[in-house]
Amino acid sequence: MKVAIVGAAGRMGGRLIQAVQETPGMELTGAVERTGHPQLGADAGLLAAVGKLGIKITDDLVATMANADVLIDFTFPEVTLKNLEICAQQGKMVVIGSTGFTPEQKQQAAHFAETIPVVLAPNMSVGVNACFKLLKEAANILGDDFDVEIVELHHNKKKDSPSGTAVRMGEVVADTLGRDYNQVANYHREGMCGARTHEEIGMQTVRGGDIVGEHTVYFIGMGERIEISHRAMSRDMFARGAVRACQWLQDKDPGLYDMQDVLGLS
Ligand SMILES: NC(=O)C1=CN([C@@H]2O[C@H](COP(=O)(O)OP(=O)(O)OC[C@H]3O[C@@H](n4cnc5c(N)ncnc54)[C@H](OP(=O)(O)O)[C@@H]3O)[C@@H](O)[C@H]2O)C=CC1
Ligand SMILES: O=C(O)C1=N[C@H](C(=O)O)C[C@H](O)C1
Repeated sequence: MKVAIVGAAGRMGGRLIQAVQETPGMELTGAVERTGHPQLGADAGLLAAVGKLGIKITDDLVATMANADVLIDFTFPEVTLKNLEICAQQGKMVVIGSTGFTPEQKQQAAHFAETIPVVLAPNMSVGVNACFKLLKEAANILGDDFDVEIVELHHNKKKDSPSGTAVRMGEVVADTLGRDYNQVANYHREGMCGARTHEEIGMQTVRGGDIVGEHTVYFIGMGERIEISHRAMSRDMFARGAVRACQWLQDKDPGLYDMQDVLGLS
């Protein structure tokens, strides 16, 4: 399977190049960055510290996809949507890790996925996807008697807040409890803002240093508290998850899929 990676010089880019190289049956055929990026022309393998691969970083996605079966995109929603359009025109599969999509942008992604198979997931790790299932179970058992608060921690370069994973965790709990996440999410408490409402789901964001990604959902009752936590210790399992999603997509019909589908958890 021929794989191209966009955002190749980014934090996830190097991990993705390595994961593709390590996977039997997968071949890196293209590595793309933005126009003007200082690493254009550099060898993708050297950039990812896996040894020279003879694949130069380019800003030409159209030409790159002519020699690829699937694109892995860990960039930003605006960039991803433009890339999706190119892949839809060429009939290529796409695995998207970018986060921070607005509801309108998600709709646009779904539109492009009408003609090509696409996996779009805020977190590609097996552990976080298992947490989504555990959260559903916990919310089902605990019902409305426990207050729900979510705290996420990430590195100081992360651009979107809260993380896509934290938002998905909030959506899973809200859906299970029959609430509308967009109505009950509370991102901000300051001053005399009053006591928390029973329905709200508090979302707190911490940014600093090199934290890869940590998420905790608190179910807080009277006299007891349950915490469901996930800590990422490296970015490698996100990359391995993305490669697994590429393999899974191979025989799929056009449509917008999630990592829960890839892992058989949906
Ligand atoms: N789903 C998952 O499992 C995970 C998702 N993520 C998400 O992936 C995304 C990327 O994260 P991360 O790797 O840390 O971010 P980085 O900023 O390190 O990487 C993004 C890369 O994309 C490049 N880029 C920007 N614009 C373009 C363009 N038009 N064409 C091609 N490349 C472009 C950036 O270049 P430049 O820096 O010069 O702008 C940068 O090299 C984020 O949305 C993050 O939340 C991250 C980890 C796991
Ligand atoms: O930007 C990151 O680094 C990460 N982003 C994803 C998110 O927003 O959920 C996943 C992971 O936590 C790392």
